Amino acid sequence: MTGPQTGPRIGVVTFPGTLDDIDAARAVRYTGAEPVALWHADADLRDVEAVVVPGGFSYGDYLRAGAIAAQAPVMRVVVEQARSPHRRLPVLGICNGFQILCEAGLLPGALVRNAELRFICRDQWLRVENTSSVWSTRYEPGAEILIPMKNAEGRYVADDAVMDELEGEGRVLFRYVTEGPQRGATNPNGALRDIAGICSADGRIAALMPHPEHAIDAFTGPSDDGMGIFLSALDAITTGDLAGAR
Ligand SMILES: NC(=O)CC[C@H](N)C(=O)O
Repeated sequence: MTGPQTGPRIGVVTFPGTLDDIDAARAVRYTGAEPVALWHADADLRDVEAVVVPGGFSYGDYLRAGAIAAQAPVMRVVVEQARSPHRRLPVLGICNGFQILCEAGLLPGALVRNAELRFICRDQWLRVENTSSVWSTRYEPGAEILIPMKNAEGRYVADDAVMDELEGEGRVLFRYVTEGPQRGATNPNGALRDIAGICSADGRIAALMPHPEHAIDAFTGPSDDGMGIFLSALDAITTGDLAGAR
């Protein structure tokens, strides 16, 4: 008899104040991969093949959301391995994770206070704009997906040069759907060009403000639309195509 079959190991980082690590780990497990718990003080990623930086209020959002977490020992290693041309670690940031990846310099721009200066919690429609990143190949181009969002600092901003680069290189992954009859079809927070998620030039490092890990089955979430993100990465890891189809 052979031993238990386990899929690729995918790290899920927990900082003091993280909330969504359990759900992110569950989403990873649903794909057939093995979630590996990484603690903020770890200086070793334990041979994981991708890392998810989940949502929450790391270090109480003191200073700015994500600013302190970006300096944590585990992030130093994540940044190093994400930038290494040999290691080419895929990384996904979700909400506070998006804030952390921007603060760490892995993705450009910043997340600032929502235009109405309120915490917003609701189900949100997104349009999938790029289906060739490591984290989005499972979607049809232009697909509209329903994902929960909950944040106070979700408004994506960047200077004009960065915006032009993101648009020119097709690095806008998800946009808020701003028209249509569905509830949640508006730009919730004033994000520039309705941007909800972006990726690196090679599509390996990605982040979004809404929470795909809360939309992995229609029983506990508004949809199972979030699974495509985790399944896309599993495909890329399994086939070794970590530059996506770009
Ligand atoms: N859900 C989250 O990850 C929240 C992120 C951050 N604490 C904010 O409010 O903007």
